[in-house]
Amino acid sequence: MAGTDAIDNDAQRWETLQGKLHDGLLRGVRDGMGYEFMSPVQQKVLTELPNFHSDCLVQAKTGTGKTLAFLLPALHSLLTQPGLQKGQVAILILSPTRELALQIAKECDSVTANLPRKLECHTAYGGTSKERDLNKFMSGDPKIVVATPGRLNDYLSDEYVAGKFDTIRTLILDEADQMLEAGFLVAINEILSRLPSKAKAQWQGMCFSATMPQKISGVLPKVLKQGHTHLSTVDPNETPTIDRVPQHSIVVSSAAEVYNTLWAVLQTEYEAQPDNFKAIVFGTTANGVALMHSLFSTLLASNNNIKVFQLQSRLSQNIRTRTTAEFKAAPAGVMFASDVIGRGMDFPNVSHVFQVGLPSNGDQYVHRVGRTARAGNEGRAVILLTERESFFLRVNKRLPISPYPVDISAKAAASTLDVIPAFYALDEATKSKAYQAWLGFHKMFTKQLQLSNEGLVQEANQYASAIGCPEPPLIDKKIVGKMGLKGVRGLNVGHVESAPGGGRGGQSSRGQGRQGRGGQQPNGGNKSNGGSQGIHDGRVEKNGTNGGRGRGGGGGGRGRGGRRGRGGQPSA
Ligand SMILES: Nc1ncnc2c1ncn2[C@@H]1O[C@H](COP(=O)(O)OP(=O)(O)OP(=O)(O)O)[C@@H](O)[C@H]1O
Repeated sequence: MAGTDAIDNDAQRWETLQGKLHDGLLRGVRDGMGYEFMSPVQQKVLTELPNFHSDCLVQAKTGTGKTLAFLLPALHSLLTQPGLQKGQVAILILSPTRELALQIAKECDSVTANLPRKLECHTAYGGTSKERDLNKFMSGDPKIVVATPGRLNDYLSDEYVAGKFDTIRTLILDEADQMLEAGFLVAINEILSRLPSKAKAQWQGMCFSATMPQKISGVLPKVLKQGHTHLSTVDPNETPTIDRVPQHSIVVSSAAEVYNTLWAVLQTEYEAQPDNFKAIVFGTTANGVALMHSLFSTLLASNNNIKVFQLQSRLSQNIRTRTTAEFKAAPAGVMFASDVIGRGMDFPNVSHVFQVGLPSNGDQYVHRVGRTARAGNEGRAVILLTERESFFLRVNKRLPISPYPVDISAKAAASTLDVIPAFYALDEATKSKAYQAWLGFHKMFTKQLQLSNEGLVQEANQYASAIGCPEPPLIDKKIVGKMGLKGVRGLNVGHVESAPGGGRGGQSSRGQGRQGRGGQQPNGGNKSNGGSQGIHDGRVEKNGTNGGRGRGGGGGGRGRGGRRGRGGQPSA
């Protein structure tokens, strides 16, 4: 790490742990991974933890090496206290997303690569064949399991499989604050009830995150024993964003101004740093991300230097995994993404993070910004909000966000000349799903946005018009009901059927007219199970083998895995 945040003047070399940390692991870090110094969080954990088997709650900024900080003590204990039977798991690591689970497992494989005997690390997450994964798990000898909660519960629901966790020694919650929040709580409680109890089995509990609310869920005592060690490299009075990331906001008058302004700011930032421009643009819903991806694939098509990517939960797991690997390796490019990569993901050399629309809360904002300026690198961040959404900035005054330093309004106005025709060229299905997702998502924030249901629909219809829909797209009346928008004027309500065979694509667009206006539904291609994908996309990786679809219902409710901001308030 080159930067100051990760390595400071007091940084210790890994050699100083000789005799304390298992030799094979030290070789793995130094020779295998090529790291010279410990990062502050690694140093703190490895030198201040009473012993490597102690329970701990650890907070450190994003991108400062927490993964190794939890892997090393747990692996050290495993290697120095042998005696586990074949097939028995020693270390269980829980991660909120599939991509992060895979990344942690890779880091584990790297650090154990220099050991004389291979340590098997198994990943268990949804979206892949459960049968194949279970066969692999049962026939191998995985000592480490990295899992998302839903798939792990699938495993543990079989008593025979659960028996493999009988002598577990360490349980790690990465992104612990999120794992102990409402969206994951049921799954985590279920897991804890299926593992040997902490009191009896005395396994070690470790909780890591960049953000830690004052009060974490009551489940914590089931994971960490009383008197556990609390380590932090974050000053309690500062925000846990990386200091060297300039963070700016742009507030536009309405949803109609968002995409042309985004295009203007992307160009502005690219022009300022055309070499190795590697950006992530976060959107609020999976379908909204798909729309941005389609739009900017067109707009950026003429620029061969900029490859365009997308990651969101409606893509198949194969595509998600492949895209993750490609974007990790890419020297430059623009990734449109939902919160499936909002936390923990380490894409090397991301130069910019853009956030379009509301993050679920201030902490999620921090984690998203943390995708840049990792491992000591530089980075920039911009959040783009509408006037109504700008309450986020007022509510989260502690965040070091200042207005964008350049007036880009003229450039944004000029950008409409590119954006409008590009939207007209996009297929109706993509726009229609994005519209529905927009509506479902913003419905959850009507109070903060100071909108009545009528006002919300009016804004949504302006959005539809801005993305090139000649009329508001048709929405299935069941979804309208789930969103709590039954009878609201201005919606184009109809009956949308699934394709034969249960697919999502086909539908019989028998529009039943605009609510209160009696207009005809204009376009085909709506999908039946739309909705807003829960609240934000990708927060909870339930067990699904379905790539995470359909969690949010119509978007009017909270979705099984979704959450509002803490205490039921978004972004508060
Ligand atoms: N001691 C080290 N020296 C150099 N690079 C390191 C060191 N430790 C970790 N790294 C690298 O720093 C990057 C960030 O590490 P990691 O992903 O563990 O961060 P994190 O703190 O878990 O981030 P987040 O809060 O986003 O989850 C990775 O690319 C990792 O390989």
